[in-house]
Amino acid sequence: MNSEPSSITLQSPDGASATIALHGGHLLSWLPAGGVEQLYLSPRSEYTPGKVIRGGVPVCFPQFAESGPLPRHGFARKLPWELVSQQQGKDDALAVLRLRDSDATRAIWPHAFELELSVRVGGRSIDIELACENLGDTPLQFTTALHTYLRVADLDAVSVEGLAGLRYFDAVKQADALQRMDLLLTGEKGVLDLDRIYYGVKERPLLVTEDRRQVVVRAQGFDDAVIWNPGPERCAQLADMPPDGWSEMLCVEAACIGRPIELQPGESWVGRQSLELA
Ligand SMILES: O=P(O)(O)OC[C@H]1O[C@H](O)[C@H](O)[C@@H](O)[C@@H]1O
Repeated sequence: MNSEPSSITLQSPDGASATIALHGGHLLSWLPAGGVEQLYLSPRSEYTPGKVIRGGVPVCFPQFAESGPLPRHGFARKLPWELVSQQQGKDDALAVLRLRDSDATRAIWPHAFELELSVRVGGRSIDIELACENLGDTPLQFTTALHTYLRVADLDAVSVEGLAGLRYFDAVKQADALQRMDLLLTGEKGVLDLDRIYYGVKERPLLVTEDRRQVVVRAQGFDDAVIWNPGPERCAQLADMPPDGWSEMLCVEAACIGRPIELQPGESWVGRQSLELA
């Protein structure tokens, strides 16, 4: 099976729209009012239950990457979510999706929880909000990310401002480093392999610029940011990516990794990533 998953489309009166798959609570598409597609979605993506969609905005929960004993990036992106509500406002459209613990999640992560993903689209921006409530009677801990794949026309012309002065973990070199300047992807073509966790980004806006297009990425509630591009060699090993797919995307992820979130019984956490086409 490789068909489109069951999905909903949000349509704002001003023409902005977003599509969300119930499989994974996964944002697949974002079109700002009067603009073109801003998210990368691999044409070779699989939409099979239990598999992950390559592109859009995967929800990594309750574990980022391989930072713990759970499957890579946790389980939320592989499970069916439930649509709670969908409505159109005067100048936006909003949907809320929910994922609760089940026998399958409790088998590998023994916690009662409720995750809510709210997506609001309108004008030139989209807000993606993830909330987690601990419904159990013991504390729970998680790491998480909104793993946003931005679409770019040519990665070679892209820069990311806002990271200078921050410490990061370079997952390719397996070493800590300091980001001295803005991140320029120019000239990296052919040798690129970028996988970095920037700590303590918090609410600093990140400006992703490609020629005259600029996307401003803002986060609240997420301490860290991940910048990922597999580059040509790693991309060639990804069965769900075309060989040159890496040159059309850049992941700019809002994440909580360095300091896992701990929730006492009844407590909640909320994190938001907002994207705005400047
Ligand atoms: O292939 P996936 O499981 O979707 O992971 C894709 C990527 O996600 C994050 O950005 C990690 O930092 C990378 O190390 C990982 O390769």
